[in-house]
Amino acid sequence: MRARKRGRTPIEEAVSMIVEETKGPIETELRALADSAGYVLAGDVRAVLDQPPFTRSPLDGYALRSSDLNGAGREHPVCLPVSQYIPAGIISSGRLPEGTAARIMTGAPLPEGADCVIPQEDTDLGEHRAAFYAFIEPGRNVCFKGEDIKAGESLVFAGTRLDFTHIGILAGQGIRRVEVYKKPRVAVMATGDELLPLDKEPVPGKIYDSNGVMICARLRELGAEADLHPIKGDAPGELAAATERLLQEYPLVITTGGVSVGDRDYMPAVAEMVRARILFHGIAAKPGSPALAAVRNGRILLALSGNPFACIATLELLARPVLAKLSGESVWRQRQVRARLAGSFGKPSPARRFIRARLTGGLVSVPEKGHSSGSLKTLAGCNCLIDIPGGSGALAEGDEVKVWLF
Ligand SMILES: Nc1nc2c(c(=O)[nH]1)N[C@H]1C(S)=C(S)[C@@H](COP(=O)(O)OP(=O)(O)OC[C@H]3O[C@@H](n4cnc5c(N)ncnc54)[C@H](O)[C@@H]3O)O[C@H]1N2
Ligand code: MOO
Repeated sequence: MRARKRGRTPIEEAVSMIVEETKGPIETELRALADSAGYVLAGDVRAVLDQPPFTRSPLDGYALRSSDLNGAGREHPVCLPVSQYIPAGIISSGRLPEGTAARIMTGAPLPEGADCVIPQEDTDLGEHRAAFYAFIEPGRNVCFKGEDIKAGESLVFAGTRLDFTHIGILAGQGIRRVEVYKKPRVAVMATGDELLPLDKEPVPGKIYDSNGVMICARLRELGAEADLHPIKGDAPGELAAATERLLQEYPLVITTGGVSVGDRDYMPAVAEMVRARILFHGIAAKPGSPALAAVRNGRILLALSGNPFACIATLELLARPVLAKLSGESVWRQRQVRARLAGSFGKPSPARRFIRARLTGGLVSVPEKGHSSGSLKTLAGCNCLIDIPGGSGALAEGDEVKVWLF
């Protein structure tokens, strides 16, 4: 158990503090494979079948013995009787008689005795007797049983977040259901007297709660079951009661707003009122520097700053690793890459700073303006944050930067 960190905590340290306090998932469920994208596999899955399950033709053509094609060419075709017709889905009736060919379709099982397939383009397409205009070596144009997957081999490991690739592989095995971890439930609560829910008409001096809705959308994209709770005003008793309730029900509670130094920023006091142990209050980066994390009975309270860009940036930086652990993802690493700046960024960064950007083909471009942490418009189309080290001057076109992908 780590002691509360005083002062501003570097992001990496903050992340490892919260992740260390986060409990992995226990509850699993059996889900239909077709409906399991985005869930994390709870146990290793091994192949139950060879794939392909039989040796088959990858072409429409004729299956035969290569030795029967000796000397075949455009000028000297070899002619053979066609002894079988094998469409896809049908096992040939018997061994291919010596000196004959089987008409075969793509995906059909090779008849026993055949060792290659000649594409129909190199034949006269004869029905009872066919002429072959090329020589084909043994093994050519044959997909061998088990060449892709061998029964018994490990296919997908526990802790993998399933996507369409895994689902395709497992469907090829006839696996109908998979054991996955239940999605982690996350409570989201926006705080602030100025906030309006979307179902209210505009009111002078008030703004709509974009943070709550945006964070829930992102959490769902990241595989969580996110519940948006009613907005709470800046009243410590009410905030504490709501936070207390949420911490009883959810492994992760994310609030936005009221976490800085203002008279009415009550979240630090609320964390204490609900007897949560504060891990850190303040991160050594902008935006979102007032962020606070606390833990109570293994449940995490993450109080993010109210400025919309600050809250979404810190959700990526701080909450994503927590979510990965809650989900049971065994290998999770923030996807960080290096890239060259496509334009410039004029502001110096005395402290570490994260800015919105778009990475395409190794080049990362930054909106010309609209970087304030209260502004969201230019976030549209961005797919990453640029991580600018503290003490940096302005950035110039071509500079190499570190990028954290969304
Ligand atoms: N004297 C100082 N003032 C401030 C400091 C400081 O160090 N000294 N830090 C600034 C920084 S940095 C930030 S970030 C903000 C963060 O303050 P809070 O996290 O307490 O957030 P609020 O004050 O509640 O809100 C900030 C801003 O965002 C708007 N907001 C809040 N919630 C939402 C929402 N759900 N949807 C949309 N917009 C929201 C709110 O109206 C404010 O405009 O503090 C600085 N001040
Ligand atoms: O965290 Mo504030 O958004 O740094 O300006």
